[in-house]
Amino acid sequence: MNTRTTTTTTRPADTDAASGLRLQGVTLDLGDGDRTVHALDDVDLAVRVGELVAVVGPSGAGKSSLLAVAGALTDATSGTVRVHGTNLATLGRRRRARFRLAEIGFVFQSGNLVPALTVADQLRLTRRLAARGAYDPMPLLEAVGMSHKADRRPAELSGGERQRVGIARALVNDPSVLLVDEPTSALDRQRSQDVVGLLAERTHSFGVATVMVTHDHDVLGHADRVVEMADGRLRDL
Ligand SMILES: Nc1ncnc2c1ncn2[C@@H]1O[C@H](COP(=O)(O)OP(=O)(O)OP(=O)(O)O)[C@@H](O)[C@H]1O
Repeated sequence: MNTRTTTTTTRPADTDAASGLRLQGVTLDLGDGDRTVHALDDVDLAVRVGELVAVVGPSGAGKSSLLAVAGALTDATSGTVRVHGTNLATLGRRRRARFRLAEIGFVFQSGNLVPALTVADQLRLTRRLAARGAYDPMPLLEAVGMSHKADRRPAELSGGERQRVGIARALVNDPSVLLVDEPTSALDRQRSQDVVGLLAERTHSFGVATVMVTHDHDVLGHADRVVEMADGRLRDL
């Protein structure tokens, strides 16, 4: 389905080394002095356009740090992070904020919706904030099975429905990269499968490079690849 209202760039097909998300030799030190924590330790990760990579690992392993660095929320201490070929370290503060809005979609644990806004307005607001072409909210809501509740507010939705709206909202600006933090933490088993299945399907059909942090091993079958973080280091499973 093509729901775009304007054409911006054509996404390179799949294996182009410059497309998607690439972390090379990334370290992140947090705290200071004696209490410095190596939250990320020489992390390499390449996520292709149309690929869903799941990240598992124990509490404190560095999974949130990975999302923060990949999403241009936190500067890496060393190494490079490239989104669609752009080295995040070369962007100033304002350009970085614009870049984040245009190129990176975030999905948080509970959907993180604005309580006062209807479902459709959640998407419209995000779309309006980005100064570039984006998807129409209604076909996108249809794509996640939520168009029939477009005029509802978050309090009127189930946890799974909120997550589906959160996914649609994260996609509305046609991001290159989707960063997803524990999408199933508030969901039962069936809804978890539905939500992550949807995430995988949208990742493939919209050509997004998706990183999903999860503790939920039941949903790993939807991922194209699973990596594990331990003590700030990443390894393939
Ligand atoms: N602001 C901070 N200052 C110092 N250390 C921090 C800070 N934020 C996180 N850390 C530490 O960095 C390490 C990585 O934390 P991070 O939140 O990335 O782990 P996580 O794998 O996401 O954990 P969880 O699964 O519990 O959310 C941990 O040792 C944590 O205590």
